Amino acid sequence: MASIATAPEPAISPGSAALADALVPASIFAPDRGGCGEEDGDECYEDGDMMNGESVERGVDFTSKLALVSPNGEQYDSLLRQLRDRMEEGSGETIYVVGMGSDGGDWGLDEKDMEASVATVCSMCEQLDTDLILLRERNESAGLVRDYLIRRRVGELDFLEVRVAVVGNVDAGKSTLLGVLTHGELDNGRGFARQKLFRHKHEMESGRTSSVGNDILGFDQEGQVVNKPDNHGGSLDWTKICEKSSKVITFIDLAGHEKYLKTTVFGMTGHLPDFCMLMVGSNAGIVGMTKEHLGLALALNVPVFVVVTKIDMCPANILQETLKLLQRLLKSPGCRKIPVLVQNKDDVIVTASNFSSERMCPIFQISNVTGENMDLLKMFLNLLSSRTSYRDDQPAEFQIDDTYSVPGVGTVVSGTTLRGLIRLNDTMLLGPDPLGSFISIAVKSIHRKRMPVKEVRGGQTASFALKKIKRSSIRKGMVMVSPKLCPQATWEFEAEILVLHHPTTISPRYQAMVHCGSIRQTATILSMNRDCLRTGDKASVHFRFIKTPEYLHCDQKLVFREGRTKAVGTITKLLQSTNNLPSNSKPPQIKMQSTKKVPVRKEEGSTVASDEAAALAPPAGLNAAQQGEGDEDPQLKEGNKENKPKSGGGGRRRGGQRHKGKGQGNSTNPTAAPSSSGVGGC
Ligand SMILES: Nc1nc2c(ncn2[C@@H]2O[C@H](COP(=O)(O)OP(=O)(O)OP(=O)(O)O)[C@@H](O)[C@H]2O)c(=O)[nH]1
Repeated sequence: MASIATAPEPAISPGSAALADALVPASIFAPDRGGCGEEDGDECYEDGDMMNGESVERGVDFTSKLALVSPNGEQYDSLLRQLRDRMEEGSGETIYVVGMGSDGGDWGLDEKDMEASVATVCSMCEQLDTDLILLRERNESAGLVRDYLIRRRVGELDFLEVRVAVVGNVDAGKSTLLGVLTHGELDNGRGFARQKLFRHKHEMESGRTSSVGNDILGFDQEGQVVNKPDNHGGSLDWTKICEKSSKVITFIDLAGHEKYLKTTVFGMTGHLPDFCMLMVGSNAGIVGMTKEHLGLALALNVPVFVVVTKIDMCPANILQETLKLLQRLLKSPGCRKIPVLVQNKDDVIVTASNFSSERMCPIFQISNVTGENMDLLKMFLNLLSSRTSYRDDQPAEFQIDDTYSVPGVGTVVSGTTLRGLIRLNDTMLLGPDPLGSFISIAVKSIHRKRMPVKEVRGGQTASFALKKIKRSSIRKGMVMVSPKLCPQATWEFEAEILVLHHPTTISPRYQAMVHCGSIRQTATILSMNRDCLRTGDKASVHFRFIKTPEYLHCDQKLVFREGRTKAVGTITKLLQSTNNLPSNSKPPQIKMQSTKKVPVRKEEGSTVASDEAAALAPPAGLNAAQQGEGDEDPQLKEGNKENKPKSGGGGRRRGGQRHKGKGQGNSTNPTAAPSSSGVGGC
């Protein structure tokens, strides 16, 4: 049978004290022979009893190991449909097992049946334009079982993309590991490898990562790393890496120090990581920000894997202690993870196949100095598939997480395509501006990882050069969306939140920073369904942004934080507000400006110009004062670096803490504007 490796939830035997108390071996995640471990109190996966989500469809018994041996036309079509679905689910790839059934029979095929099954799989792969890559072959009781990676064939200008956020306490070895992975040279234990990544002078001196950085690691079709730093400066040519890669891992290197937590939160929410790599120094153990970062990943539902570093210099008893504490933390009621120690290639395949279940937490033990187990980590990274599906038929949405002014090119925005397809020369709506308006904008050029491309789709990060727009008119948190979406900006919203930590109590008028996607803005609590909130409390809370309205969706995750106060939640309702003034009551003084000079004529009290400028018209109902065009909004001041060359499409982007506007981050400012609101669509 061809089973796609969606294994049943593992059963940790309650009777086995040793196993219950130890790290779970990866083999426990190997597909079960029909059972799903319910007797042990563990839940099944939804499709756990069927291995591949559908047991019998039109005469194909997918649970039989013989399903692929000689399917008739109808059965073949069903198998093809099933494979196509799995490929879509895995954003262009899946791990496919041949010779293993979930019908209780012995695993393995004789050589003839294996040959016939593989011929069927090959034929399906041709139909779907995918490559078939053998990962491993093993002998089971009844014969051969093979695991294949099936991956969408990509041209020179395309590659699969997976984003991995790298978190962990200071000195856990985050930058060092990224240096080792992306530059292919081991560390010396004294900061050699990380030097290749640092761009900021103060980081070079202190050895500390201060803000969000990006590094890429490319894999070719065979799973080999393609990164080749140049011999002189040691820099990486991203275009070459992307051209040679069938998969590119983008590491979002986040700061370990507490003082950069704001940037770390932004990296986790704004850069939409598919996975989170939590780094732990084996000698230091679970210290500092480790729990904080793990909690953040859990709150945002980002699957976590752990990399324990420095095993070359750690005494065995300390390493065991760290692993013990780690598994205790992961299994604790707040985490509910199943820690799995990855020790060999088989473990990698089993954990990678089951990782998207979110409950499993693979643990690697590596050394950046000796390179021990680095091959396992690389293999695992190559097998991870993006969690964002790329449905081209949906209207496009792109969230902006940074802006640049590139000499000779103009304004460039970078960010993540949330869904849909964006093509060169497409017209999109960019916004919202402080008045909640969106303007039409044409996409002049598109880059993926510094490589010019003609289109990008959901799940892919990209930079767009935009026509006729000043950089100062664009801020992080804005979006570019298909005009089909008729986007609306929102001042107020309701969210279900959980307070993870607060030293006293939170009550209405409390203000803190809301992180939601790439939005980062202070919001005020206008009301809530409890008098006050303490650590551990849950509530439905009505928020209002203090500066500008934002483009939001229901079900979006958010983090609400101020200092060590933290709450996480989900947006449940978008509310319409008749008050369109920021909380500091100063009228918003800037509208999005096209750089094109257009004749301006007054029309019924609003400032409307040409077709393009018409999109700048403020929404009906605003008074003349609100429509005034004057000085720049202080929040947009960052954009004043117009024409200053910045390491634009290249290098690590270091945002740091530049956004702190005057009115932000003040926990006791009771200046929430009174509002009257109604429920908007969700
Ligand atoms: N012996 C040994 N040293 C390591 C290993 N990994 C990292 N180091 C050393 O540990 C120190 C800290 O590593 P970094 O990579 O800067 O740590 P970081 O987690 O990026 O720290 P921040 O950027 O401040 O968050 C450096 O001196 C590295 O050379 C390892 O596996 N073995």
